[in-house]
Amino acid sequence: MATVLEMWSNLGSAMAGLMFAWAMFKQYFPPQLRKHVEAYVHKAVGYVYPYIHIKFPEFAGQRLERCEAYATIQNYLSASSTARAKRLKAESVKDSKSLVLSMDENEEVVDEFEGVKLRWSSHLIVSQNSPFSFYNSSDQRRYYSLTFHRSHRDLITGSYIKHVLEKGQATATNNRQRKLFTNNPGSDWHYYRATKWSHVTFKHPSTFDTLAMEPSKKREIMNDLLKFQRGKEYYERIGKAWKRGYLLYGPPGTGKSTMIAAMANFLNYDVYDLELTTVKNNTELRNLLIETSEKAIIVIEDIDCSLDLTGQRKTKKQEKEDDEEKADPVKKMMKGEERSKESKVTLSGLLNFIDGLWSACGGERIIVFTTNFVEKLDPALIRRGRMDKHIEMSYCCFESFKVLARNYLGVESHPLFTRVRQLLEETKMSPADVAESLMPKSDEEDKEACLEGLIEALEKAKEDARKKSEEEEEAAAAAAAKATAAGAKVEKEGQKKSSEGDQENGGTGCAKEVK
Ligand SMILES: Nc1ncnc2c1ncn2[C@@H]1O[C@H](COP(=O)(O)OP(=O)(O)OP(=O)(O)O)[C@@H](O)[C@H]1O
Ligand SMILES: [Mg+2]
Repeated sequence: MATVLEMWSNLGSAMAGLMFAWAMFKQYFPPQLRKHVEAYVHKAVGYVYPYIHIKFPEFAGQRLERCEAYATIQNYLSASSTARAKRLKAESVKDSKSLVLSMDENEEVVDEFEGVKLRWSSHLIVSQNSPFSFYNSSDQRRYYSLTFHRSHRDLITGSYIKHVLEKGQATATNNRQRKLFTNNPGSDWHYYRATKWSHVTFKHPSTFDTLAMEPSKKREIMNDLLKFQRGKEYYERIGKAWKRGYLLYGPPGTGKSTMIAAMANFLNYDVYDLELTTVKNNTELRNLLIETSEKAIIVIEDIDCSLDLTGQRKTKKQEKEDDEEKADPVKKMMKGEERSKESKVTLSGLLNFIDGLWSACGGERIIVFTTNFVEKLDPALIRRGRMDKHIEMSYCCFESFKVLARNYLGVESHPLFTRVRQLLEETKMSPADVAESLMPKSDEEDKEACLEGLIEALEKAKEDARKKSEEEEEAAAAAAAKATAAGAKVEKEGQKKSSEGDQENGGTGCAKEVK
């Protein structure tokens, strides 16, 4: 015991001596000379000390932005730390459903790569803030340090670091809780800490498995998405920004929004739901784009309703309103205020958003437009290259029905399927309506009752469609008859007028002649 205490006290005095010598050196040596001495000391240590250290700080740059490498290394180390480090810290991920463990400050773990051993350690430096700081808090800086023998320099700085970053990114993707973002109105950005996007956790359960659609079409879309996701090198080689546009069009309730959720779940991407009507102008639109992350699906729903992208001409109503405003200054002021809130995003601004220079920053982005009226859209907006893939979401076919029956009733086949198939071929019903019929209305309602309910709904839809088309035919026939009658009347009046005119003209002619 006495010897241990003695050793401690000797070590303590040696440390104190060294610190004193260092303080003396700093105080009495002129800075120029000190620099030289320090450089020589480092060189001398380099000869006898064969290890190399690489530091990975948590924050760097003038604005102290969080370094991506630090977070990636943290993810990479979480696996080996869990097994080997003695002190760990836990962070919750995936909506608090699971925990990620990483090594605590001043801990160390040993890693091995191609037979080479290396050491990772985590550090924390705490420094007091400047006395002029508004907040009386201390400044904490974390960093990881990697230590290895200098004989492995090439292996570590080359393949090992690449391996760490790749593995770390893969772990991050798996642990990531995906988010659904929506844009805040431009005026809110001025508030303290206001951001352009606000988000909630993305939890939509839709997958390609539960999406009712023709299987071949579904497979084609999935393959297209996979090709895009794995296409980093391909896009680089052909010199194209790593992004892809999808246009989903079709009647209401055919699964356009459901498809977007399935895409996000399939690719593990965040979703940015862009409300174009609250974007003030093209600059704001570009700023929103810059703030989106990689691995994102940017969605503009009902693009035909979002903006007047078809042209700038005024309607008769607008012209009348303009005249009224000119006459009434109060009305003019109120209208002016209203208009200042309206979006001034133009078609060219939107085109720039999709494939201008700024759209290439980030990469790995999918842009999706949805519409019920594809024919209303400006062709420039949806040409291939901008909207690379056009997907029509159509009324429920038998294949789609089978998916819905499996989802909602857990039924793969049933004798009533034959009747459903026949009716689906004869009438149009959206998957949303089919799904609604397949949902049990009470606890007692069984699968058969649900299928019978669907058949009833399909028969009613067929009957309604037949009546509607009959009414339309009758209306068309009535309109045609009216038009014929009106034409005959006009012709008759025309003939009458021309005969009267002939008589009159004859008289005048005579009179002229008399003149
Ligand atoms: N193809 C589909 N597969 C599975 N469920 C679907 C499908 N289409 C519609 N549904 C069901 O109907 C509901 C409405 O569908 P969704 O919102 O995706 O339609 P939409 O095409 O986006 O309609 P809108 O044009 O009105 O926006 C969904 O919540 C989903 O339950
Ligand atoms: Mg929708």
